[in-house]
Amino acid sequence: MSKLILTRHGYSLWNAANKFTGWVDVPLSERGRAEAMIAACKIDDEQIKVDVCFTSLLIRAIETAIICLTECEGVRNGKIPIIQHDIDDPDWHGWNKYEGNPAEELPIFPTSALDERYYGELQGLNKADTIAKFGAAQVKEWRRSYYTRPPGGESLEDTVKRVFIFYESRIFPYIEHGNNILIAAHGNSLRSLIMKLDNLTPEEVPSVELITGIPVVYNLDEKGNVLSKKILT
Ligand SMILES: O=C(O)[C@@H](CO)OP(=O)(O)O
Repeated sequence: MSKLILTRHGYSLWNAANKFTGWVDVPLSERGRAEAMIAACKIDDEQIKVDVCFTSLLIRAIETAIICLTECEGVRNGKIPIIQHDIDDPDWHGWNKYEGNPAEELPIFPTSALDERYYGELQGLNKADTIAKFGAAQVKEWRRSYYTRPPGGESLEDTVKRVFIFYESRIFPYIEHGNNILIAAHGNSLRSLIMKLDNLTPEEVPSVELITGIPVVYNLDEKGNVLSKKILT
């Protein structure tokens, strides 16, 4: 059995400013760092030992992963978290790649496949101002519909495609081997994964909302079937 922990990054500076963020590389706020520390304690309380971690390329997710894996020694099982930079580029033979002792290390794989949904022309706009300009129904459609793309951006359907491909090819092998996996990512890239794991339809997925810094733990069998799910509120 494998535990898959999905954690939306902690509260960012643009969550605080109520701005569409998408691919803008906004860091965590103080509150976000505190949320990530609390997430680490909650994972530790469940006595989960993480074997491998995946994050997006965006700093708010990477910060969250690092805090989760450094705050409590138990979560990282005494291992040293090490970022592996080459996951999106199999030809990358970095001279700066750290070569240590794999038995003592906990790999963290950052990948663009787990980045937030690209919000196109909405990125940087205040959400309340955007509702005032375009109306609540239009903005809800851009934010939560499965098929509709915000202007110049990705639909959730687009995000689901890249997330699923990555899940099948890079995450699933760890599930087959019974590893515990931490994924620190974003509201919409994680909604994509939850759609798959909870077997949700495009009509059901708009109601899924993830809270910053709250881990969702799935118990999976070696075929990836969901045995149980627990939200660590
Ligand atoms: O702005 C964003 O990138 C996302 C997540 O914060 O917003 P929304 O919840 O509207 O999809």
